[in-house]
Amino acid sequence: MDFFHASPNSPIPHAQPRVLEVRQLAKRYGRREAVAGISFSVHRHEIVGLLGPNGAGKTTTINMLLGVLAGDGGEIRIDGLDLKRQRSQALGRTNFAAIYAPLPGNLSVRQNLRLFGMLYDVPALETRIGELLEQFELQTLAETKCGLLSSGEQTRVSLAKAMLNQPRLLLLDEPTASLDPAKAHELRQLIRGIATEHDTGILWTSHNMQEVEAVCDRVLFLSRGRILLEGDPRQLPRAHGYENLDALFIGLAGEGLQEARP
Ligand SMILES: Nc1ncnc2c1ncn2[C@@H]1O[C@H](COP(=O)(O)OP(=O)(O)OP(=O)(O)O)[C@@H](O)[C@H]1O
Repeated sequence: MDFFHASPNSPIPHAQPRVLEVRQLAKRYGRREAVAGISFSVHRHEIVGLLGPNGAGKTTTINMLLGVLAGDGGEIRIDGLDLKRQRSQALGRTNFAAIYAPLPGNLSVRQNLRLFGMLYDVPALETRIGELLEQFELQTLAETKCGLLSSGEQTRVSLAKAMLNQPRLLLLDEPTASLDPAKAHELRQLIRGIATEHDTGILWTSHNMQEVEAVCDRVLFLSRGRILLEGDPRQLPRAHGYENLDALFIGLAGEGLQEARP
C-alpha cells in the first residue's frame, strides 16, 4: 500500500480563510531530521488532528508554531501574518493548552486569568475573565488555587486561559489526556463549540484515535518528520483498506518503520 504520497492538493474542507499556513517547515537536530519540510494549513472553524507515533515530530512542529523553537527553513503564517517578520502580532492571535504546561498552582483561577490576560494585553480584562468563568463553568472555583483543582477542572482553566485573547489559532496538545471518559466527552463538546462559534481553527494532537475520529474534521499523519497521509478521519481508514483509524495508525507506523530500515 502506498502511504507515502499524500496528495499535496487535498481538497479544502470548506472555503473558510486559513488561520495557519505552514510551508516547507523543517528542523534538524544534528543529523536527525525531526521535521522534514512539511506543508499544511488549518482553516477557521476547522479542527485538524496532528497524529503520528512517538518521535514523529509533533511537539517539534507545535514548538515552532508557538515561536519557542526556531526552524531551519520554511514559513509559518498565522492569520496571514508571517511569524518571523510579524512575530508579536502573529503570536497575539495564537494560544495553547497542554497538560504538561500547567498554570501556576499557587495562584487562584482568577489570578491566573488576570496574569495571562495582562501578558496578552486583553482589553476590558475583568469583563473577559467574567465571560470565561461563565463559559467554562468556573465561577465557583474562581478564588481556588489552581494547584488544588482536579485534572478536569485544571483542563477547563487551561482552556479558559487559552481563549483569553480569542485566538485565531488554538493549539491543543492532548487536551483530554488524564480525564475520565465522561469528562473527556464534555471537554470534546466544549472544544467543538469553540471551533463552531468562534473564528478559531484548532490544531489538536492526540494518541486517542476514537477521539480523533469523533472530533477532527481532518487529520495529518506525521511519521519521521514527514506528512504521510492527510484526509477525513472517518473516510481515510476504509479508503486504505483498514477497519478504523487505530488499525490505519498501526499500519502507517509500520510502513514508516519499514521505510526507515536500510
Ligand atoms: N532538543 C532535542 N535534541 C535532539 N533531538 C530532539 C530534541 N527534541 C526532539 N528531538 C528528536 O526529534 C524527533 C521528534 O521529536 P518530537 O518530540 O517532536 O516527537 P513527537 O511526535 O512529539 O513524539 P511524542 O508523541 O513521543 O511526544 C525525535 O526523534 C526526538 O528524539
